Amino acid sequence: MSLPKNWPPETKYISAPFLSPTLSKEARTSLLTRSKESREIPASTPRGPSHTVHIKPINLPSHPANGQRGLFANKALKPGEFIIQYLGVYHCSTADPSTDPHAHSDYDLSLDRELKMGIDADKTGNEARFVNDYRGVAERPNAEFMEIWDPRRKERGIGVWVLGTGKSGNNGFKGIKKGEEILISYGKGFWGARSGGDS
Ligand SMILES: C[S@@+](CC[C@H](N)C(=O)[O-])C[C@H]1O[C@@H](n2cnc3c(N)ncnc32)[C@H](O)[C@@H]1O
Repeated sequence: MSLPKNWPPETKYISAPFLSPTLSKEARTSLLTRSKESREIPASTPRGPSHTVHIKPINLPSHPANGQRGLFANKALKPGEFIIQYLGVYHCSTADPSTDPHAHSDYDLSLDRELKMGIDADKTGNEARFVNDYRGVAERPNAEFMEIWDPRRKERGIGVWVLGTGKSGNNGFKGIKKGEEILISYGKGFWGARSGGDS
């Protein structure tokens, strides 16, 4: 399969979720059951490298992720539009974090807290793993993670969506411009866990 431009050679690129043997029976069953809050992604969404976004190295000293990569829009994107599915290893966390390979990942998103099920794109994923947090880059995020329903696989997942109008003080938000960086809010929990505090 072809790889997206600027994809890091040490990371495995996938075009469909990878289901880990650590998924419990309950988690596997739950994956096949659409949740009420989910948004369905278009069945025509192409598999493989995205036409909507591209990965770009960040060479900007003022950017807090300078020297890393980020995700940028290939075209203007409307408020509420689907951008890309977040692919990675679908896994369940183990009770003991010292034996959990996903416990310290910076690319692990929670899919179901009750079932301790997450999607970790640390070593295996797609372009969505390069979405940076808005803090220190812009005044507010322009995108968000939302649960998705994939009608082709009949499976739950997480997608990156353009923020809707009027969300998070984004009144008058007109969407993401071509070339603009896709930025979400990782949440206070992400940064709190990394600073040793809770903010
Ligand atoms: C999911 S990755 C995002 C992609 C990452 N920039 C890369 O090239 O692999 C999360 C990591 O990106 C960096 N990062 C993202 N947004 C940031 C921000 N606003 N300020 C500082 N670091 C950020 C942090 O190192 C964080 O642990």
